[in-house]
Formats: sequence, C-alpha cells, structure tokens
Amino acid sequence: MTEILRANNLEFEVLGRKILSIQEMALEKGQVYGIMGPNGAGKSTLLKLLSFLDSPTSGNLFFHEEKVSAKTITLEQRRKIAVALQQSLLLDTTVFQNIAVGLKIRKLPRKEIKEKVNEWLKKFNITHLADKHVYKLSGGEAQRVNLARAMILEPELLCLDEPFSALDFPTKIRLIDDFKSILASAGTTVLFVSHDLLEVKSLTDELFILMDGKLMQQGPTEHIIENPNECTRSFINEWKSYLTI
Ligand SMILES: Nc1ncnc2c1ncn2[C@@H]1O[C@H](COP(=O)(O)OP(=O)(O)OP(=O)(O)O)[C@@H](O)[C@H]1O
Repeated sequence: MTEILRANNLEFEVLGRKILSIQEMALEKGQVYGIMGPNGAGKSTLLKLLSFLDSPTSGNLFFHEEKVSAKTITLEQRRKIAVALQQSLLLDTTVFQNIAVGLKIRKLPRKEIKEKVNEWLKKFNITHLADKHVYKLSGGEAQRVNLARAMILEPELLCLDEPFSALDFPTKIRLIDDFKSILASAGTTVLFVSHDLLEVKSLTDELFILMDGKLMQQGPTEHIIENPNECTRSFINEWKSYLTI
C-alpha cells in the first residue's frame, strides 16, 4: 500500500481553545475513509487541515512523504486534491459548463474537455441534464454535478464534507451506490466526513471516529461498527439502533 497523506501531532486552536488534537493519522492510496463523530467533534476542521485549506496551530502534514502546509503547497500538489462540500456552490450556468470549468482553468484543448465532460456526465447518469441550468436541478442532481465536477479533475485525494446530508433517503442511496462504483474504477483516495452511520457503512472501507477533537477509534469500518471500544460504544450503538428500526 502507498501512503499518500500523514498527519503528525496535529493541533488546532481557536482563541486559546484546543479544537483538535490528532497524534497520528495516515491515508493509504485507493482507500475510502470516513470521519464520523458527534456534532462539534471537529470533523470539518480536520477535513480543512487535511485538504490544506487551513493551517494547524502546530504539527505536520506530509503529502507523499513530503512536508507540506497550506502556505507551502505547490499548484501541482494542490491539483491532486479536490474538495466537495455539502453546499455544492455551483456556478450560475449549465451543468456541462460547471463540470467543464476545472479543465478550462487547466487549459485543456476544447475537444478534450468536451470528451471528458461527456464521459463524466455518463458516469454520473446525468447526460440528459447537460444543457440544464444548475439552478433548475433537484438536490440529488446538483450533488451529482458537484461530485462529477470534482472527479473529472482525477484527484488523488477527494475530500468530501457531508455531500449527501441534504438528500432524501432514496436519492441518497441511489447516489451513494453509483458513486461507490465510480470510485472503485477510478481508484481515488477519499476522505469523507459524515454524521450518518448508514452513509459511512455504505461507502467507506476505513473509519476514524472523532470525539471532542480526538481520534477515539480507527480501523476497518465494519470492524468498528461491530466492535466499538469503550469510548465509541454509546455513540456507535445509538446509531446502530436507528439502522435496525
Ligand atoms: N473559526 C472558528 N471559530 C470558533 N470556533 C470554531 C471555529 N471553527 C470551529 N470552531 C469550533 O470547533 C468545534 C469543531 O467544529 P467543526 O465544525 O469542525 O465540528 P464538526 O464535527 O464538523 O461539527 P458538525 O457535525 O456540527 O458539522 C466546534 O465547537 C466549533 O464551534
């Protein structure tokens, strides 16, 4: 396995209050990782640090074993990391143009952009929406565009913050199923923040449980769900009780 990202002694403070304290965390290439924990546990903060959108108060991050920070990251390294958030923040134009925008910035030839956009429209089952204005999309359709826009850039690491949380249950399940097969063929490493055990169980291989800014348990998702430790047991078991209703 190839390690692509490592965090050592990562701490993040706001106004003297320690919000995160992560001793060690490593991501291997091609794995889908979940970060789950209660409200306010620090999940979004951790995602921002690991995607180099924000800098830790102290500690180090290594991308492909090279020490990198939000301040020193090169354009080449930055382009290997994509981020998609809950609010899809789509541009005021068509689906096609939204998915094409990253490739245009990278100045790919028009013909190649068209071919790639068509390919990703097809993968996300939204070819019929290509000419539709994004403001006329449903929540599920908009999230497909959001994910296609990130995946077309073929990132090594895709960081997702609650991308499915606003979707109704059947829409969410359909999108997660499609997304899972897309990820399996792309080999992308994914870091996925969620507060929903069903999403995490459906999508991730490995899971980090974050509570009060600290990693309380990490390991294969199925193993953690079946064997929560004394710190995570009540949190996981509460979620499991909802899933078996
Ligand atoms: N810029 C900031 N200024 C002040 N407090 C902050 C800031 N960013 C985060 N926090 C605090 O840090 C803690 C962790 O926030 P964060 O959003 O990372 O948690 P989370 O696990 O993603 O929460 P949720 O599940 O509710 O989205 C919270 O108590 C939050 O209020």
